[in-house]
Amino acid sequence: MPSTFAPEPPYTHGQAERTAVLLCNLGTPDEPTAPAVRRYLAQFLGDHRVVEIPKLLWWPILHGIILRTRPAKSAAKYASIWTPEGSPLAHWTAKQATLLRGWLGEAGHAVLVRHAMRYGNPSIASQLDALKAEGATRILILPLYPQYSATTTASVFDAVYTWAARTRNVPELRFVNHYHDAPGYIDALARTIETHWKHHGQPDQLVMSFHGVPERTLHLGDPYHCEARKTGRLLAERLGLREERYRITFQSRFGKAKWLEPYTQPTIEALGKAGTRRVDVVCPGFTSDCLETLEEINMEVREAFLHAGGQEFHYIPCLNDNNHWITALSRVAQQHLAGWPTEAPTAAALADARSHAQAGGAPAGACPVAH
Ligand SMILES: C=CC1=C(C)c2cc3[nH]c(cc4nc(cc5[nH]c(cc1n2)c(C)c5CCC(=O)O)C(CCC(=O)O)=C4C)c(C)c3C=C
Ligand SMILES: [Fe+2]
Ligand SMILES: [Fe+2]
Repeated sequence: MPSTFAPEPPYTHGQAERTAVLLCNLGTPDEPTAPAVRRYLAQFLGDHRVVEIPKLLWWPILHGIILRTRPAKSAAKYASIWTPEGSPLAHWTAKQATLLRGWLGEAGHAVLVRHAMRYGNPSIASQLDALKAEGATRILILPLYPQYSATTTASVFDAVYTWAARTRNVPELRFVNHYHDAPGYIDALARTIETHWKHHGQPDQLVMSFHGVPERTLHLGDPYHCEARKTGRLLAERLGLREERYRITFQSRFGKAKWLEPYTQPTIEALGKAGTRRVDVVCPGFTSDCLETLEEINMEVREAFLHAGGQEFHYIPCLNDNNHWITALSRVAQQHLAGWPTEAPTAAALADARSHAQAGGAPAGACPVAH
């Protein structure tokens, strides 16, 4: 009878056990074209964590209307922010993994670090397969979402569980739910803003804009709203801003349902109409610049503010490859790695792992565990 599990390489043979971190982000289309955006949106909006409408009702809307109309419009927006390195989200996420690898590989430590995308490439399953092939027997799943939401964080976890369910020799797994109040993360955000203000002076209003989610998810127990507001409050406290100097808003509404309020664009338009001269916008929930920050905020919302009578609009970039942010991320990782060996394998461990493959009378290379 054929096995339901794919054959796995006897990956521990000739290798010592390794600890790994998998940074997970949302994902992005492979190209700024309608077919590539359609493939991406089909996977994204077909995820029941993202759109909680029963499949029987949602599928005809998604495949009959949304995936026929939205990809071309979204592709044009993606084209407006695309860089020679590709999608900004993909570029920054890959760079964060490279920089974190430097941090976690220092002083005799040898933690493997990779990145994966929940939708699109490189997929979570392909990166978990690759880590296993490199000898990872302990994997920390670290979503690049500081605030927990079932729509994002839990969906990453779903993809990991799905991979584990088809894997025979499952590594030890740990999951980071959130770090919305981690001092290093708040400090990195504050320093980015302070650096901007050092060069450009302070605004009349600082708007902290977070991605929205449907309001009903808050009533159903999703902590995202509270975590986003707490990040905002801690950031304001760290900056020494009094309440009248900042707002916490929610952007990127999708569909007709009520989402978390206040909405970013109407709030900023109202500020412009009320005579607010300068608004600065920062997006603390996005750890990488992406379509929602570079196009929606820095293009659409900027234009709406200036059109409403505002004079100056400053967009403050996301944490991206900021040194303080990578330090904060490494602290979050280290806290969750506690108790797991992270040292580089010793020569003795490597020799032991190599010799066991020939030992014990089993077919050469067949035994998965040193004995
Ligand atoms: C930061 C956290 C995010 C949450 C929470 C989130 C929820 C959420 N998003 C949609 C629908 C769309 N989001 C889109 C883009 C997008 N969303 C996030 C992050 C969160 N989304 C990011 C980082 C991005 C940008 C990706 C990039 O390639 O740069 C899009 C696609 C773009 C478009 O066609 O407009 C959609 C659609 C829902 C429905 C939702 C919660 C229910
Ligand atoms: Fe989104
Ligand atoms: Fe709340």
